[in-house]
Amino acid sequence: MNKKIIEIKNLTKIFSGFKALNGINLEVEKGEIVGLLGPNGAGKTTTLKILMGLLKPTEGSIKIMGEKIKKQLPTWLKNKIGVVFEESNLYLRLNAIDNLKLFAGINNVNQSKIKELLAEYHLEAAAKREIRTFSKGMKKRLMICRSLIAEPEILILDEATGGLDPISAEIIQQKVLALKKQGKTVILSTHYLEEAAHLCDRVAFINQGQVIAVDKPAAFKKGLKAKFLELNLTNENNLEKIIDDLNN
Ligand SMILES: Nc1ncnc2c1ncn2[C@@H]1O[C@H](COP(=O)(O)OP(=O)(O)OP(=O)(O)O)[C@@H](O)[C@H]1O
Repeated sequence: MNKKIIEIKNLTKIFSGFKALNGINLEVEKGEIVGLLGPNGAGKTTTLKILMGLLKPTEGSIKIMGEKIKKQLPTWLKNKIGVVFEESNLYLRLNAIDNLKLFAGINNVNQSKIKELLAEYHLEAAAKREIRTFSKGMKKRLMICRSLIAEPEILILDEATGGLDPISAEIIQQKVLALKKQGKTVILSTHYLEEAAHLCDRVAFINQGQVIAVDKPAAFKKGLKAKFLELNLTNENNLEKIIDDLNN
C-alpha cells in the first residue's frame, strides 16, 4: 500500500517575475508530522497555500491522498484537509460558537463536534464571547478547532505558535502531538528548530524557495550542538549559494 499522503514534485511559483518557489520536492507519509523550517521569505507559506488550494503553482505537481491536484482542491478532498493560517481569518464580531457554526455550515459538515472541540481546547468558558476579545493564543486554539470540525485526515498549520507566549505555544504543541496519536498527518511551518525538534518526525529545511535538506530533527540538532551542521542536500547544484545563505 502506498503510504505517501502528500507528494510535492518540482513545485515552482513565480509572483510577477519573482521566483518564490524554485522546485520544491517533498513527500509526506500518512501519520507523519513534517515541519517546514526556514527563514522569513523562504517559501514556507507559499508552499502551504498551494497545498491548501489557495494558490496555483506556476509549475510542478501535487498529489494529495493519491489525487493529482489540477486547479482547486476537489470537494471530497476539501473536508479531508484542515488548515490553520498564519493570520486569523475568524469573524471578529461573532462569538466562538457562531464562528464554528458558520464554518460548519459553509462547508456542509456536521456541527455535532463543536461543543466537544471548544471544551477540549479550553475555550468552553469563552464560547459566547466575541472573537475580538480573544487573546492571540485563544484565536489560534479556535482556528485549530475550526480546522478539526470536518474531522480531516491532514492538518496544515502555518506558524501555529508564531507570536504566542511559551505556555500558549506548549498547549498547541501538545494538541498537535495528540492529533498525531489519532493518526492524523500534519504538515506545519515554523521558524523554530526547537519547536520542529519537539513536534516533527522529519524536517524540511527550506531556503530561497528550495528544500535544501530533509532529515529527522535530531540530525539538525546534533549538527548545531557540535557547532557544525551536516546537511544531506537534495540538490547539490547550488552548493556555494547555500553555504553563502547559511553564512548570512
Ligand atoms: N502574493 C505575493 N506576491 C508577491 N510576492 C509574494 C507573494 N506572496 C509571497 N511572496 C514572496 O514570496 C517569498 C516567499 O514568501 P512566503 O510567505 O512563502 O515565505 P515564508 O517562508 O512563509 O516567510 P515567513 O516565515 O516570513 O512567513 C517572499 O519573498 C514573499 O515576499
